[in-house]
Amino acid sequence: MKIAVVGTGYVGLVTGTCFAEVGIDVTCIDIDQRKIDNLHKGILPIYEPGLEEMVTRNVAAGRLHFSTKLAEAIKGCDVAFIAVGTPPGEDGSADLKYVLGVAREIGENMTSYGVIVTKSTVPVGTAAKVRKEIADALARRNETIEFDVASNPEFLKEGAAIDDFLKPDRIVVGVSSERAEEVMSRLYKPFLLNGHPIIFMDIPSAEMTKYAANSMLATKISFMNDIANLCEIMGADVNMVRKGIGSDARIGTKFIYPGIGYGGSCFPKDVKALIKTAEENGYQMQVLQAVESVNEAQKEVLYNKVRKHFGGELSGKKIAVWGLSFKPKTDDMREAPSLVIIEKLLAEGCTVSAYDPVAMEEAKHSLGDTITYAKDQMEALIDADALLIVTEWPEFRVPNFEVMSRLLKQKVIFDGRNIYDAAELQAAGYAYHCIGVKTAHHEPA
Ligand SMILES: NC(=O)C1=CN([C@@H]2O[C@H](COP(=O)(O)OP(=O)(O)OC[C@H]3O[C@@H](n4cnc5c(N)ncnc54)[C@H](O)[C@@H]3O)[C@@H](O)[C@H]2O)C=CC1
Ligand SMILES: O=C(O)[C@H]1O[C@H](OP(=O)(O)OP(=O)(O)OC[C@H]2O[C@@H](n3ccc(=O)[nH]c3=O)[C@H](O)[C@@H]2O)[C@H](O)[C@@H](O)[C@@H]1O
Repeated sequence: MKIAVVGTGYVGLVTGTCFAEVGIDVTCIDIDQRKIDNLHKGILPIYEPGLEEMVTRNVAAGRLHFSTKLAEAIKGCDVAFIAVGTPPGEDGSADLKYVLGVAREIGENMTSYGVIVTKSTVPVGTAAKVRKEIADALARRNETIEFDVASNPEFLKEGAAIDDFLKPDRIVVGVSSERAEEVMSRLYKPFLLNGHPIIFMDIPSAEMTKYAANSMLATKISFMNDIANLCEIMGADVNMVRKGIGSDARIGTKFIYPGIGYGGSCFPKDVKALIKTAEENGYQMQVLQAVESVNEAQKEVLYNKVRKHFGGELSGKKIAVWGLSFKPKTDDMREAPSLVIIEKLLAEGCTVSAYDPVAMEEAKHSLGDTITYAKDQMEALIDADALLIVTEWPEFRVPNFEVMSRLLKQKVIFDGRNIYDAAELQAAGYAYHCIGVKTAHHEPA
């Protein structure tokens, strides 16, 4: 089989590389010439554990190609994935201009039957718009080439993208013809052989499945943050409550970790987009509206703790920040809670010294020279009045608190991801604050 993947970002590059890994001939296409030039030099546009080796291996095997020329690459393809961005528009709805632009370009250049698949997260009804773009382009060419469209939403998580793609809980494929189902079954056969189920359904249901999945996950997070905030008021320990409810198989242990709110390029945009889709069709997604407002407020919880601890007077304080990316094992800074927290600290006259194992360069696009970028996590602590844990990178989990106490000006830690043991830190003489556990706020000396 020969496929094209249009859009070489987190999803497109992982999708193309993983299909090449299972023996498919893949061309990944992007309009960003710099990205493609770098890929030809083995330089990846994103950080994703294990991806660089997999790209190198499959380019060397002659199965994985990169190009900016969609017109050429699409010729003779059995399947073309559209994996370009669907950023939120002004009103929160998904902006489909990139998706529909690619559909049009495919229609203008395809030469034989193929299945055009939306891999991007798109609102219900988008495949019909893709179909129209292609049909109109073929009509303009006076061509009668047959084609099908399909919806194959992606569920990979950044930082675990390869594993999630190659060992999915399920593969969801929306089709509207047996021919398309046959092609997609053939494409995903290697995954089926490894016992990963494909669920075929109608196209609108596949499009909706993606939004419902992300919205359910975001709901779990905001619910747990709501519970954490109440635990703090009531003197309960949310870390114990998490274990207490997660042990119920109906709830499960995943995605019920309280923190400083969810970020990333998708939960925020997809929750907004689903709310908007509903509104446009006369329905109010009341639960999701609450999920969104809880999440916005949660990004201020850690900052409020810092402010309270220092008696409302932050001007001149030096704050160390460990973690900038929106989650560990990625360099992605899109909607990272660190950006909200740092902005508020700077506005109060603090100075910030930050360290992130991977996202420092990416963070500079948003933060510029407004903060100091430490060369390692310990350097960030020098003379700091407090340390904030914002992203729970593995490197931060078992530091040497003794060494840290000699670098910090004050032994104060605000743990935004509840990765430390309160008793251990308090025994070591630290003022320790985390999410969802009532802690004493020392009156400032
Ligand atoms: N990032 C993630 O973890 C996941 C993202 N998704 C969805 O996948 C889609 C893509 O997301 P990302 O990969 O994160 O986006 P991205 O922004 O990382 O990559 C999009 C790529 O498409 C390219 N592009 C834009 N217009 C193009 C065109 N006309 N022709 C060729 N290339 C073009 C851009 O240059 C960019 O490299 C979105 O709809 C997103 O919601 C779905 C699951 C996971
Ligand atoms: O559509 C997408 O882009 C993807 O969005 C998420 O994946 P991702 O955003 O990469 O990362 P997650 O691991 O889901 O974390 C999202 C946010 O939730 C936060 N989170 C996660 C889990 C948790 O228990 N608590 C919590 O606050 C993380 O810190 C992060 O800010 C989904 O998990 C993927 O299934 C989906 O494909």
